[in-house]
Amino acid sequence: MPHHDLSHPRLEIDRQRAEFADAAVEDRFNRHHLPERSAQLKVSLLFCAAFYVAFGATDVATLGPGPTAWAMIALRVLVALVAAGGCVAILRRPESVRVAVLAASAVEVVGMAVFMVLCWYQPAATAWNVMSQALILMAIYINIPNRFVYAAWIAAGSSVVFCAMLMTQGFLKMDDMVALVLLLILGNALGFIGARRFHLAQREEFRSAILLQQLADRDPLTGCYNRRVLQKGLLDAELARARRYGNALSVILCDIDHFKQINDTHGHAAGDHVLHEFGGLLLAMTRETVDSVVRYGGEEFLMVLPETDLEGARTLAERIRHAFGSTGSAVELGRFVTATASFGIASVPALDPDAPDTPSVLLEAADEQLYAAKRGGRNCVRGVSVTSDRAWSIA
Ligand SMILES: Nc1nc2c(ncn2[C@@H]2O[C@H](COP(=O)(O)OP(=O)(O)OP(=O)(O)O)[C@@H](O)[C@H]2O)c(=O)[nH]1
Repeated sequence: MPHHDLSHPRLEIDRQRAEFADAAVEDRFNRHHLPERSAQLKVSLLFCAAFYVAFGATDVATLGPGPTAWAMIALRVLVALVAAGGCVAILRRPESVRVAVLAASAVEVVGMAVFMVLCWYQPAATAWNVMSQALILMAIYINIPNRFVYAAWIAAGSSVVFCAMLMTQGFLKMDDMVALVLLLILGNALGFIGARRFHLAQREEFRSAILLQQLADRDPLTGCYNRRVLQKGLLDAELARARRYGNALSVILCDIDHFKQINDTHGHAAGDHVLHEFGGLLLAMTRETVDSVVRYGGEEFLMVLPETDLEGARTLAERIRHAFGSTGSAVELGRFVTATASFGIASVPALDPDAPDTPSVLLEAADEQLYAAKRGGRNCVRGVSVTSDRAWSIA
């Protein structure tokens, strides 16, 4: 669980598109909802297929059995086939948001195109067809899960084509035409408002869940993760990943030196400020979306650095040590406190067949190194390479 992911400004919702403004967040939202959305989509597609074919009975009733009616039924079967094809595609690629969107859009576009042809050949049933169009509009906006913008374009676009077609046919009187246009505008407006409200509400709920999770996972003073994240298996997961792909993995335990003295000399608030600055420095100097920084204890922090060997971790620790020791923290106007920190590193080398399989081995080794750094005079870095049954210090 790398740090910085999904910080507040990225959770902005683009209210016009009814989607998250950040494509990565929208993608995460879609992936989260995909199983439920695909299940709903499959039911909607089968529902469309069944109703399109069932309404073939009206073609035969209106046109009488004959080649035109059979051609109409063939077109209805085409819609059913597109819907069934969509279901098969979703079953074969259940992890793909794109396939779900394509399946929904395809059945909406083909369904609407076929509906226009059916209406063109059955001018006598225009009143019924207008009612059907209004119901299909609702299905597009509300029942068939799709991107809101796509649904809106398909519904509004097909309504315009439908009106243009009826005007070209010229079977409707002016008063019926006005009623028809108003009915379709009403259908689109109701569908648009309802669908937009639903899409926005779903995203607001998702945003609240993420913000709540951030509150639960982060330490409010420093913005770093709290120990709950470790308990949830952060290090176990990174270690398993390193072992699976043969990658290096390092952890750095670091601790502010003589922190008690800072509290005692400058007060608890000044101590808090130094902690805040130190946590911010660790977050700023590690890789966004790759590394994780955890407040491990009072003034002790743990950095988890995937794909980083001992040398890389040592370079980073030295850089942080230097940056922290050379800049003071402004604890109040004009008053600076300078502090140093000590660092203990434990690393699993790349392609190590003896890599430990439990995080406790890494954490104990890093703790020993931190202790060695404190004993060695503080403001320094100590590190070790760790395998399952042995550890040797090289730094
Ligand atoms: N201001 C502040 N102090 C804290 C916080 N959490 C822990 N502390 C204090 O941090 C101090 C840690 O002191 P020690 O464990 O003795 O370590 P140290 O003084 O840093 O000495 P060395 O680690 O050996 O260099 C304690 O006095 C804690 O009360 C906090 O959130 N804010």
